[in-house]
Amino acid sequence: MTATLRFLGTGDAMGVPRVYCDCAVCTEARATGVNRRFRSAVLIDDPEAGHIMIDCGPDWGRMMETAGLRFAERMLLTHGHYDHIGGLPEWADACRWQERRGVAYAPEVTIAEVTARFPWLSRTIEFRPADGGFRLGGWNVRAWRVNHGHNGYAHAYRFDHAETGWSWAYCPDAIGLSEAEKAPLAGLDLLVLGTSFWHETIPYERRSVHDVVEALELLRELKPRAAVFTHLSHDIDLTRRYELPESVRFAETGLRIRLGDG
Ligand SMILES: O=c1ccn([C@@H]2O[C@H](COP(=O)(O)O)[C@@H](O)[C@H]2O)c(=O)[nH]1
Repeated sequence: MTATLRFLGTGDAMGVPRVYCDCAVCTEARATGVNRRFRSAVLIDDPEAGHIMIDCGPDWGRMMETAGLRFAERMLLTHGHYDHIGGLPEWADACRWQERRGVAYAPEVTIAEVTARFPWLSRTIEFRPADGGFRLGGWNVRAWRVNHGHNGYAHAYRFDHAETGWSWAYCPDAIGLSEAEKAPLAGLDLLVLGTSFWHETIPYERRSVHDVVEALELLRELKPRAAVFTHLSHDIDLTRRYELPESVRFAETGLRIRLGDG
């Protein structure tokens, strides 16, 4: 059986709709919901490793309800920013009420940030350093630091299947990657990349995530076999048809991708 990647949340740091905003995308998100987006998170459903979520933003509870999920045993964290970890206390409470222990993998620096911010989490969640790489079922997993522009740094994860050789990566929050940061993104079957806006016009020094224009340029360089753009702001309107290469698409809530096809 093949593992599946499910997009539980596909939004940027504010989600869609933005609470203060009456633009057409936010209005559509409120009315019909094509553009309604929780903060970005994915679920790996692997025949050997079980359910593993990547990132745990403040929409965690509603995301789980929407997806019809009752529990997540394991979590991978990309960085310690609110939109990626704000749901950890709720997950920890769910662990506590069920008398189960959650396991969260993260780079040591992220573990330190998270446990400083939420010191009680270690009672119910076991934090495991991801720095040296680790194994999840058949996947060899590595994490590395990526530039996050104005907001410092984040991490990306690469997964290589030991038997099939199939490889994919999750890099939701990055911009202006250096050559060394790009290197682990080479030769992928699938790249999931954060792109908040189509073309973000605020000064570069204030930006923290690739826009679609930059991401398409990066794809021309990295040449993954397929790519999915996530971490989408209210600038992206999924009721529209965008001109994207055939192998590239925007993520939508509930999208499932088989990790091993093709
Ligand atoms: O030190 C920080 C800086 C920012 N945050 C939160 O992270 C996101 C930033 O959004 P991006 O657009 O993905 O860069 C936002 O929710 C900030 O509140 C943080 O937690 N810590």
